[in-house]
Amino acid sequence: MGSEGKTTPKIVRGEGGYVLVDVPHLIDDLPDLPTYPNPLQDNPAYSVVKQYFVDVNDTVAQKIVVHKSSPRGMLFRRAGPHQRVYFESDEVHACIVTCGGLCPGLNTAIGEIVCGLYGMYVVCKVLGIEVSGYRGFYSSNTTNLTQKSVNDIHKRGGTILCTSRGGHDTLKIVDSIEDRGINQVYIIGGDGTQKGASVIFEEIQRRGLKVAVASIPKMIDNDIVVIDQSFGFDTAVEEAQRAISAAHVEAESIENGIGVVKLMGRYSGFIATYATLASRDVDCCLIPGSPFRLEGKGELLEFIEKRLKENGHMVIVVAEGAGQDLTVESMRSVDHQDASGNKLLLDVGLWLSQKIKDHFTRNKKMHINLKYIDPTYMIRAIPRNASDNIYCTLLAHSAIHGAMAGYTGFTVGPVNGRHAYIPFHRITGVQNKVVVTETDRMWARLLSSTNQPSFLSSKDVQDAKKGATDAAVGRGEREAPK
Ligand SMILES: Nc1ncnc2c1ncn2[C@@H]1O[C@H](COP(=O)(O)OP(=O)(O)OP(=O)(O)O)[C@@H](O)[C@H]1O
Ligand SMILES: O=P(O)(O)OC[C@H]1O[C@](O)(CO)[C@@H](O)[C@@H]1O
Ligand SMILES: [Mg+2]
Repeated sequence: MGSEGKTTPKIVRGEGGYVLVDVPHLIDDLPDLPTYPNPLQDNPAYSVVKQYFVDVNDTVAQKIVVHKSSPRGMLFRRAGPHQRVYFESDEVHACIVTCGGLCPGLNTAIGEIVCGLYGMYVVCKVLGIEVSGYRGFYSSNTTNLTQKSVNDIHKRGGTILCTSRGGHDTLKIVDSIEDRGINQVYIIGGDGTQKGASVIFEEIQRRGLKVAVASIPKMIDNDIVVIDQSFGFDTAVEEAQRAISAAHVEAESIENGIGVVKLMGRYSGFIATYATLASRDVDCCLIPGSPFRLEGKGELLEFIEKRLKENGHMVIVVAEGAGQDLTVESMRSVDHQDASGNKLLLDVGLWLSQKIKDHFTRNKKMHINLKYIDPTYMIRAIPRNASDNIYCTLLAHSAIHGAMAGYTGFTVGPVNGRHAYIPFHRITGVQNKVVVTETDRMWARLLSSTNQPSFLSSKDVQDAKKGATDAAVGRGEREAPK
């Protein structure tokens, strides 16, 4: 596995607090590259739009709520088609790779890169890196992707290219890119994948190759900073509703029924938070950013007892990364990792269910009926919903326009609703989390909707505030405290 990217940030400063966090361009290292008119100007669908091309100086603001005296925040380069492109259509040899865990919408993203390259830029060489993920670069399994071969893949879950963890060997990957004559690399994957993409880009830059590296961020947990939301998240929240509904039906159909649902979210609790808010059937939601304890006054077990007495049933949603401090304590786990070096978490849902059962068996006050539902893989293996389908199309198009315009070493995504190109260093190494204190009001809405206690001690509040500050600094919304 390579190390994280170390590219020097490309910051452009101007008047009135203008700070553009720009992305690299092929001409940074290859200044004499020729340009060509964008073929879209002759495309019957696009040429009718008066202002279809973005202006080279268009930027997107990361911060849209500003105070009189606060910094204006950072800007990112606006994504979209440019008047001039740095590749001739028949020169392009693109490849697509998918890495990390599954996520609804992967196949749409693949299909739309293929169709966008063929349809908008009249490209005819697109290679799929198969079997799988990064290690697929140095195996012989590749497939030619055509509009016909990706025709209806958007209706399927998973990824037609397969995916994997681990196996990132930067030099071997870039050798393979060079040997195959690939000059546009489209990488779809999560935080680990983005780090991998960053080091691939740096090696390509070091070798002085005319190869654009564009990535599409895929985080089902939505734990990516800067961009508004990651693809597949909407679908995941929708699917999570079905599990929550089932838990609710089971719980309310039996005396003192408890439904426990575990949802994905290693470091963040976005799926759990949004699914809870959307369903309105949940009595208690537990996420990584909001610590809780089982025993003691005002703690979880006491709350469960209280809610059962009031309502006769209850539903608990727990994000997979919640309460890991407690599970580790009681399960005396060893620190296991997956092939990519991600920490393997203990099953908090199973652990919590057992703890609740033990508690009620022990104190004999109440007989409970607990049903544990773990829909985690079902949620990420399904096909994307309608809005994620359109979203993936836009992401794919933004990536293609950027690569054709010569930008490289970037990821794409909406920032306050407008698609932007974001350099890898801005999104790797820092995670987006549900902020339980301070400015983000979503968690407060959740507490008010479920009417659950916050379970936070004053130390937890302090830690959460520090976490919120660190996250805001990471997102570039605030300066680091002195
Ligand atoms: N620091 C790194 N440098 C180079 N490659 C990396 C790095 N971290 C991870 N990778 C590679 O990126 C690929 C995907 O990483 P990982 O398995 O962590 O999934 P991910 O992209 O984070 O997706 P998700 O978290 O959504 O499952 C793997 O092939 C892994 O080897
Ligand atoms: O079992 P796998 O494929 O390693 O993936 C599990 C992990 O992938 C994710 O879905 C995405 O990071 C996590 O929520 C989960 O812990
Ligand atoms: Mg990851």
